[in-house]
Amino acid sequence: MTKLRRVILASSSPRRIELLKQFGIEFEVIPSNVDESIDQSLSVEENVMQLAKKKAQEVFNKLGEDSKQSLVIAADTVVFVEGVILGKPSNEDEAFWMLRKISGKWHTVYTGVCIIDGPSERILVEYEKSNVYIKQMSDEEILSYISTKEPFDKAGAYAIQGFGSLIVERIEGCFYNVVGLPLYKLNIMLQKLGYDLMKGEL
Ligand SMILES: Cc1cn([C@H]2C[C@H](O)[C@@H](COP(=O)(O)OP(=O)(O)OP(=O)(O)O)O2)c(=O)[nH]c1=O
Repeated sequence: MTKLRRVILASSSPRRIELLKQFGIEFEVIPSNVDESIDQSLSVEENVMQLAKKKAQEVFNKLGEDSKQSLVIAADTVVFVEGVILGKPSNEDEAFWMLRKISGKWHTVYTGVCIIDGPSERILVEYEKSNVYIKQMSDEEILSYISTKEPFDKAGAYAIQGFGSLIVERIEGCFYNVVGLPLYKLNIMLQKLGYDLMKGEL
């Protein structure tokens, strides 16, 4: 197999960076700059896969000659509840509305993952989904969660890994998918391309 010269995580998300760091591989972080607006006319799966692909492609295209020996990983996470796709809230009112919407029920978190492998010129795009049950919250509880400032850069206005752990009652499926990078699925995709995080092969 051609040795990769560069492994790139096309993400500005500190969570994704931390999750990938655990495996001791060397990688660079180059955030993409794509328009992340959600297309409510497409399915959730299509939305997250399309956005992950756009992010990966934008960064891959910037690599020039290096791209032939590089691998780019990108992801996009949204929350889906009662037929509505929730991205990141842009202000406090929106965060309040989103938290009220997900309070006292199950919702589904979708993450699209795209890997572009320069040596084989293959592009893999898949998604993972997990179900999360948020406790019934009073308006006062919602406001006190918003005052932690945690909701703002998170899809659905919460972070399962932070103060949000205090409002998540149950989860079904991959925890890391909810945080923003489904590690099990990511390695399955890498294995299809001949790599393996378990063996440090990347
Ligand atoms: C639901 C949930 C989301 N999130 C985060 C993961 C993502 O960073 C964010 C969803 O936004 P994304 O658009 O997927 O990612 P991003 O804009 O933060 O970073 P980039 O596009 O550069 O990769 O929400 C959590 O950290 N915890 C959670 O429990």
